[in-house]
Amino acid sequence: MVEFDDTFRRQLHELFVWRRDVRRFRTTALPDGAVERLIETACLSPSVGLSQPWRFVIVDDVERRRAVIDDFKSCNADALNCYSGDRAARYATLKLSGLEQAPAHLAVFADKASDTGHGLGRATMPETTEYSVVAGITAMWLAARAEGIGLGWVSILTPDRMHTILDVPQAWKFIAYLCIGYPEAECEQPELERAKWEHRRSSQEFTLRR
Ligand SMILES: Cc1cc2c(cc1C)N(C[C@H](O)[C@H](O)[C@H](O)COP(=O)(O)O)c1[nH]c(=O)[nH]c(=O)c1N2
Repeated sequence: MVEFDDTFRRQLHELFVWRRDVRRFRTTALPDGAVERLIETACLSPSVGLSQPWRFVIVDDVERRRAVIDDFKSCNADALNCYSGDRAARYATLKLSGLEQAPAHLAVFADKASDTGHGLGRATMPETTEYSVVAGITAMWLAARAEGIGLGWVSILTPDRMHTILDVPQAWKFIAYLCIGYPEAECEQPELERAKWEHRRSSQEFTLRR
């Protein structure tokens, strides 16, 4: 039986506080096996019915990376067009991906066709497959930060394009495209807060009692 002491709990809290969505990466390569180790950690996460629906694609190929970057640029331009006035001007200044600099790219999918777990917990809520994959990504996000590695989630992408670019089965639902590498800087505040796009609110604002 493993026990965790107060020092560990304090450090774990610091890990939560200092985990960031990273868009500004150093181009320094990660050590061999670093991404595979993060994937191993993700695979320790809870999943509905122990279905382990996460599917990972390490994207090394330069042409495929370029195609992802092109899709991001196109989606980001479309997103900008959805805003007007000051909000549009502010959106235009945001850096919303580290795709060009990050030394590692990892796409994450949920396998909707897998029978692993025998459907337990999914009959009334099939979306728990996707929730399980997100649980894995969160674990990976924290594990990366504990090693001084930054992770940035890019969702300004077209899911169908990701299927085509990465040539994966249609039953895999696109969940996330992750940029992974050493961050340019560590920060206690979310980048979107520093850019005055949005601010972190107190947990009481999200909590009801019934
Ligand atoms: C599902 C999902 C999807 C995205 C994100 C997150 C999540 C959970 N985030 C990161 C997001 O902006 C960030 O988590 C918040 O701004 C809070 O900042 P910290 O993660 O605390 O640094 C994100 N960031 C970004 O720059 N481009 C993106 O496309 C996305 N997409």
